[in-house]
Amino acid sequence: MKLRGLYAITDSQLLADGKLLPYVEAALKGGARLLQYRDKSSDDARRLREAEALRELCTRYGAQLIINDDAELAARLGVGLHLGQGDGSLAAARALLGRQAIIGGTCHANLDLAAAAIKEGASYIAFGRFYNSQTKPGAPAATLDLLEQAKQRFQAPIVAIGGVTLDNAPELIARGASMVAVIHALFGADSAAEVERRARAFSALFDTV
Ligand SMILES: Cc1ncc(COP(=O)(O)OP(=O)(O)O)c(N)n1
Ligand SMILES: Cc1nc(C(=O)O)sc1CCOP(=O)(O)O
Ligand SMILES: [Mg+2]
Repeated sequence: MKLRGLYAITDSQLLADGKLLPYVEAALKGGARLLQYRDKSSDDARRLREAEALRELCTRYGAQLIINDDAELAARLGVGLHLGQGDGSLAAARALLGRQAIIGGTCHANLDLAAAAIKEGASYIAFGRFYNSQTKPGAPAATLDLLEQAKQRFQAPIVAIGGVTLDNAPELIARGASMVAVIHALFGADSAAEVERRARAFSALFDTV
């Protein structure tokens, strides 16, 4: 699968009160290619149930499910994984999940971390945060120049994350992002119809830029 387009990431607060499945389905209808299940709770039974439901939705829409932080859950479901710097070894995750799995690594604003992630078998490298993020305000800042340098240095797909909106996504794509990872500007919406509209608009940026 070509890693290009909208990368939607779930948020437990924004998608509470029964919104998880309808809002995710709307994002997938709108063209999201990757969906990350990001749930920081320790309710394993609910996490498994929700991840299974998301996997089934992703299959229906030809998208790929990525689990945040939890290699065991990804292995159990046979789906992809995203690991941050403190979340365990990418090489071990690659050995666990196999060659086909999509595995991403957080590289903050550091090209050396990206080189190491690729060496360990990452399918994509993620840089951020590029703008003010309501979801993760304390994340270290990355710049458009760094993005351009990463594009020149690496062939691996580049994911840009952190405060991404419909207004700033075009410059990220123009400077080298193959995917934009979005939480608030996608799921901070009043209705599933609005999520779908936003997802379509994000996806369309990849046709034109
Ligand atoms: C696509 C993508 N990029 C970066 C992150 C951040 O991962 P991490 O640094 O491990 O932080 P948490 O998301 O676990 O809080 C991500 N999840 N996805
Ligand atoms: C989960 C996460 N990681 C980041 C990083 O920079 O590594 S920024 C971020 C939050 C992204 O959410 P929003 O689109 O609402 O800003
Ligand atoms: Mg993490």
